[in-house]
Amino acid sequence: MTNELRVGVLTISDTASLDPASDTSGPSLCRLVEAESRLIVQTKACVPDDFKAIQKTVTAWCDDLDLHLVLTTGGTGFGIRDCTPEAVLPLLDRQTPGITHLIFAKSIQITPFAALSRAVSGIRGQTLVLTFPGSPKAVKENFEAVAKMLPHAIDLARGGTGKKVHEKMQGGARPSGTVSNDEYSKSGATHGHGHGHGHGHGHSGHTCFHHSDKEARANATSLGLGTPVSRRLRKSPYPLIPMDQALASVMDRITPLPSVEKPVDEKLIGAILDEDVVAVEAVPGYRASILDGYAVIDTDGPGQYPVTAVSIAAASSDGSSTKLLQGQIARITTGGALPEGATAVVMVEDTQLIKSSEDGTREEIVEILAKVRKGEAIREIGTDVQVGQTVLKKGQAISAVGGEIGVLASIGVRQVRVKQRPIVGFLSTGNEVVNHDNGQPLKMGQIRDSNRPTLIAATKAAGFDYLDLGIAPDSPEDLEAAIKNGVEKCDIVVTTGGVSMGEMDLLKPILEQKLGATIHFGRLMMKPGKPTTFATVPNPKGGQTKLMFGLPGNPVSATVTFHLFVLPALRKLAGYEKYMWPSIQAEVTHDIRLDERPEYQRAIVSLTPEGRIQVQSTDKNQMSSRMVTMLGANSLLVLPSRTSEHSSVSAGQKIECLLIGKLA
Ligand SMILES: Nc1nc2c(c(=O)[nH]1)N[C@H]1C(S)=C(S)[C@@H](COP(=O)(O)OP(=O)(O)OC[C@H]3O[C@@H](n4cnc5c(N)ncnc54)[C@H](O)[C@@H]3O)O[C@H]1N2
Ligand code: MOO
Ligand SMILES: [Mg+2]
Repeated sequence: MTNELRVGVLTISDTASLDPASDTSGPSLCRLVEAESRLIVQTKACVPDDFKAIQKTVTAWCDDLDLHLVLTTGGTGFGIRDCTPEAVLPLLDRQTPGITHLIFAKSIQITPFAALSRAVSGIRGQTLVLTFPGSPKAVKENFEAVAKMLPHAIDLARGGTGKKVHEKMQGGARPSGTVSNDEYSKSGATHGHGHGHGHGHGHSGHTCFHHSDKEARANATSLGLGTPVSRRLRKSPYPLIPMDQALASVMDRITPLPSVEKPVDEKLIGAILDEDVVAVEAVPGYRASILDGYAVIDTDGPGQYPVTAVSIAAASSDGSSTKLLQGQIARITTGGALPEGATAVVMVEDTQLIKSSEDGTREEIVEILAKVRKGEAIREIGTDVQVGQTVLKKGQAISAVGGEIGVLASIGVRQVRVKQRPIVGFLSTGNEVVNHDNGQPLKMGQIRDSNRPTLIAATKAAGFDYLDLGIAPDSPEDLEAAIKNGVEKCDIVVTTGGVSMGEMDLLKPILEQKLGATIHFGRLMMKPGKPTTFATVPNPKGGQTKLMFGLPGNPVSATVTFHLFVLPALRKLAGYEKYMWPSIQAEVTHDIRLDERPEYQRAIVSLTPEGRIQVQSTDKNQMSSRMVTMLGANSLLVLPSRTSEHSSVSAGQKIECLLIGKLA
């Protein structure tokens, strides 16, 4: 456990869920939480007074995010829609009536109306869950009643002994059982300085913040904005979360976009059908010859026959076909409509000319040399596609190979209902970043923007639409405006840069403090891409909340995390059923030293002449700035983190690879 205690704040209100600006209790609870030294708001949300919506959020926060504390506000009263206690109670493994009573006891001293709250509290898994009433005043009183004991309660809920706090309580000046707020805060500070460790190296238990950290958090509530650099947080408040949790956090928040009617043309490539397509036309629509030769009546057999008709593949001028009688044959070309009565076609190679017209333009008598069976060389109506046949199924992708567009075209389908394609916007950030094609020599400290061209190219190749949002300098106003613009116009906004710990890394505080976004994760236990950030951002124009990925600035980190998160997210949004990369096991050709973080090395998967699948890293030096490590890569080699038992993988071992490109 790190020192931070991660809190989720859930506003439960029909009104606030329709108009987030009307929510005052949620933001005020967030401020109260952030003012406490160890508590940080990791996530916040607003749901209506809806039993299922409440349960879904609380369950996800406890089980998936493994938050230390979930605080809800609203829905605890006697109102007809109030159902917070009913929704939360069945989720709790154990109730904590002492906490509930303490809150009541304190509130009732302030107002007898506190008796009208039906609040509950308890523990689900290792998460403490408290439900508060909906008014900002009640929220403040309730929270303050328990604030100082929360770290201790959470520690106990997580299996800690709470020994130090108990010792303090017994040795302290106050009677046991009632510990004042300042007693608790003092005990926190004492423990912190009593430890020999530095900051934040994962030792569990009690507070070990220096005073300046506490002030900085209370002041800035996050990284960066408005905080003097000397008082910035020196540790990231975002927990390092594992990849599987991060991927689930992204994918669980994506539902495919609605469907639209689109014309059948090459712009459909990559689209996902949202309807079954049933043929209303047969292919072929008439009995057609599959050879150039003569239409015959098969029972006539070999012999000399007059050529009484000609059927060249073309529309018949009057819509009718000629008629063939016994003892007659008709000249026909491949695709020509069979004369009525014809039962087979003999290819021209199996015939010889007996007599032609004087000018040579007409064949009059031809000898049939071969015997043919009934139906030979004829495509009957509907041989390829029959009327009523389901040719394409809902959920099927329109491939770039061409088959789907070809089939649709062949049966005369002009419009199909497909899932709307998402649009992704790309914004590079950083004062040092200049357009790659800027003809000027670089000034000291400048760097060419390689991220936008790379990500745009990969997006285009994957068949998605994009918007180039340009480069934003590291100024809060520019970044806020550029992200707002992206959120208004795109389904997903991807930024690169500005997500780590530098004083110019402003993205996270802007998202949280200016754009009302919820950051679902801000750091990942992986390499390259540790500070990768994922948030949902309200659309300033209303409507659908948008997804936003704050990818790291380092070009390889940006590219790898784009492939790991953004392309699968785009595919899911576009309606693909299989949206994750295919994974295969391949033999590594060389020894690899493992990193302390799970690592995604850029690699080339190939087939040996004997048919074995092998993989080789593109380069030994896989630093996240070295774009050259992406050269020729068709896969990401998924390496586990180093352990005391396993510090390397050896040549010949089979390792998982994600196939992000074509096999070499
Ligand atoms: N104190 C810490 N510092 C850093 C940490 C950390 O945990 N603690 N994490 C490191 C890791 S890991 C990464 S990855 C980077 C991520 O940095 P940011 O996302 O904040 O990105 P910037 O600081 O803006 O830029 C990093 C690097 O990339 C270059 N860059 C930025 N944009 C582009 C672009 N469009 N094209 C080409 N190159 C770009 C930029 O000039 C920097 O060199 O943070 C570490 N720091
Ligand atoms: O995680 Mo960072 O991407 O290693 O350089
Ligand atoms: Mg940075």
